[in-house]
Amino acid sequence: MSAKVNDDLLTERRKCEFNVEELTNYLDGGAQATQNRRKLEDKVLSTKGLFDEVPEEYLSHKEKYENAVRKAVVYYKAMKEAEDPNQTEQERANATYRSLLHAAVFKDNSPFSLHLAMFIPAILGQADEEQKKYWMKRASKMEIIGTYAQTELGHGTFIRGLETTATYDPKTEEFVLHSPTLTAYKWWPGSLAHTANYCVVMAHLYINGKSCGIQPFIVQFRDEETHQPLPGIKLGEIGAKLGFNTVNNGFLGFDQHRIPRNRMLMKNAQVLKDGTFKRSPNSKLTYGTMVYVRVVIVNGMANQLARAVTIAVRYSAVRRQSELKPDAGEPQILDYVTQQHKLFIGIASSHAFTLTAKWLTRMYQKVTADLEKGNLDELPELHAIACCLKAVTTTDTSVLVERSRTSCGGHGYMLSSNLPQIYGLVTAACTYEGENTVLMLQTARSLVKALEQAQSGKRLSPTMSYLSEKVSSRLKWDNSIDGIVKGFRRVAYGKVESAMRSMRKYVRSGLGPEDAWNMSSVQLVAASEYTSISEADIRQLQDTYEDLLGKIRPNAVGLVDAFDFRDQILNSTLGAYDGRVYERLMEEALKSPLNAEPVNQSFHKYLKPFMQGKL
Ligand SMILES: CCCCCCCCCCCCCCCCCCCCCCC/C=C/C(=O)SCCNC(=O)CCNC(=O)[C@H](O)C(C)(C)COP(=O)(O)OP(=O)(O)OC[C@H]1O[C@@H](n2cnc3c(N)ncnc32)[C@H](O)[C@@H]1OP(=O)(O)O
Ligand SMILES: Cc1cc2nc3c(=O)[nH]c(=O)nc-3n(C[C@H](O)[C@H](O)[C@H](O)COP(=O)(O)OP(=O)(O)OC[C@H]3O[C@@H](n4cnc5c(N)ncnc54)[C@H](O)[C@@H]3O)c2cc1C
Repeated sequence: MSAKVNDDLLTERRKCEFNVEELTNYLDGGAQATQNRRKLEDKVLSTKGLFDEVPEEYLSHKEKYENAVRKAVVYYKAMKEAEDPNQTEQERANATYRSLLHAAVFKDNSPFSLHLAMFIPAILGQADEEQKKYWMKRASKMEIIGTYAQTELGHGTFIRGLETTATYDPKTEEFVLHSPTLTAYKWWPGSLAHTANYCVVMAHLYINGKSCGIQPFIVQFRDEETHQPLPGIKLGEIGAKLGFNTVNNGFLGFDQHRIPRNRMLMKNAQVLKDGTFKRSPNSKLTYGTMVYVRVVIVNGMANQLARAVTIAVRYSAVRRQSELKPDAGEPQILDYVTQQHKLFIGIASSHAFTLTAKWLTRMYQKVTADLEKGNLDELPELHAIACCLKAVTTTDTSVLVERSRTSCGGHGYMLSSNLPQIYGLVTAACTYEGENTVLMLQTARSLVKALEQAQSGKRLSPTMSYLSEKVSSRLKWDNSIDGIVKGFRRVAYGKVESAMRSMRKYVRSGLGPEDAWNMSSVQLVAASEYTSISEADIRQLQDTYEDLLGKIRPNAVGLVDAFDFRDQILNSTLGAYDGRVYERLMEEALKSPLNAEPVNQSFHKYLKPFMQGKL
């Protein structure tokens, strides 16, 4: 018999003014997609061995990893078995697009995530047809487990500064991989420490002493039978982190490690047997895997933010605290307008990021198809947009997830709420796949070029076209959607123009272009990431905004219910559908090993002799 649902949540659900299932269907891409997703979740989550007997927060660092590998094997097999052979690839992608199934199993991400998120995409994007056929067969069947090894102890952002060398030896038709310094060690790649046995390594190619730039190589580093590191390979784990503690991030050093010529992934650039180097049509095609993951991250942020606001809104409907009016009893904290302000932006942002992710994914698919035909025209715009959206969505999601946590008081600080772990997952994305400031400056580089083109009368790409609109600076604001968008465009234009004016001022003062860029870089980041509106308009918009909060209030629980996350996926004492937060907090507390006995052994060993002055 299912547990009784909290009365306040029942009332909230009765108050809701719209059809929750309709919104769920819309988010999934239709009723059939919702059905497919639920069917997949039913199948996978009914698998034995997927869930922890003891909450993983009470395991040691080593036990957490070993337990995660155990679950990853069970989970991956369950996902494979759950695949419906009659479904099209697109239907399968839709079913998993919004599903956070892995979040039900891994609170701190999976030791297989790099295999799926980067190793396979790197093969698909960087291998030639023959290489793709061979390696995809092995990787898709999990006969091998891979990762993506680009970052080094000494370099993460500046790819052209990577120190790992790959020197071609025409006599043996091999590449010699070497880490010339400690800072050249690959450092950070997920699964690298003890899980994977292959990786795509980004290394500096040299032929006859000449630099041929950074190229991708597929490298085996552990024996497939014994899992022992191969000769010339130094391996290890980088240690405990804020999050991602079951991803097994590791380090790898090469000592004159030889690999056959056909292990350089040669879709874009090639090395012939005699050492002839055939250059890529665009050296940045080598960076393609990162562009792909930046696109995936935008959708990932939408899902993780939806999870956090679901937990916080449901808890805010159940939690009663303080006194809004004398003798009126303690109100639901969701009735405080400050609480609505903190949480409703998170609901809206999750929807905005979902729509943005769909748009960006379509752009990525179009540009990738064009690249296959040799048309590279829109690659720079895709790069600039992917940089901006990855940086903006990860920054905003980190802020909004942390705000969801602090909106839940002390119980939001409990690991059993799962809000700290969700924060650990999303805040990492501000750094990986390109640190956000660095990516915003990449976007700024494109914006400045576009404004210069606009000022010389050239046509701009659709996403940059606002830079050529001669919008009057005396634009009258109205708070219609169109008026607000026009206002944002006007201010965005002004930010880019101001940054450019600043750079020109520094150049006139005698600075070189690089120093002028650096001196203006705060403005350049601002031009890429946000726009602000002039004072007079804030008041008008503020009134509208507060009015809107009131309109959303009766639908808040319905809006988060529409995300349709199962309790296992929320994995939270505060966010369960039935709202039994206090019972769940106590149930989880009693699982602490410290509660196994009323007096802990430290009393007899330390406390008692200490308090009796004997220590
Ligand atoms: C998919 C299934 C997933 C299953 C697993 C589920 C996991 C659940 C976990 C939950 C987490 C939350 C949800 C997240 C969503 C899932 C994400 C998957 C999980 C991933 C785990 C983490 C893995 C992390 C991996 C890494 O971090 S890999 C390393 C990343 N490193 C970087 O990004 C380095 C950044 N630096 C750079 O890109 C470059 O150095 C630079 C661009 C900054 C500078 O490059 P460079 O110096 O060479 O170039 P210039 O600045 O001189 O510019 C020259 C011109 O080149 C153009 N350019 C630059 N880059 C590109 C490009 N990429 N494409 C095209 N053009 C490019 C510039 O624009 C310049 O052009 P111009 O001269 O015309 O101006
Ligand atoms: C959880 C996690 C998982 C990861 N997984 C992987 C993986 O699987 N594979 C992999 O290869 N890497 C991985 N990374 C590494 C990640 O890609 C790098 O950390 C990231 O690229 C930043 O590089 P860095 O850490 O060397 O910082 P640096 O490049 O040293 O940058 C440090 C700081 O310097 C400033 N800065 C640097 N350059 C500029 C600039 N041009 N302009 C302005 N400011 C600048 C920024 O403030 C930046 O934060 C992972 C990282 C994390 C946190």
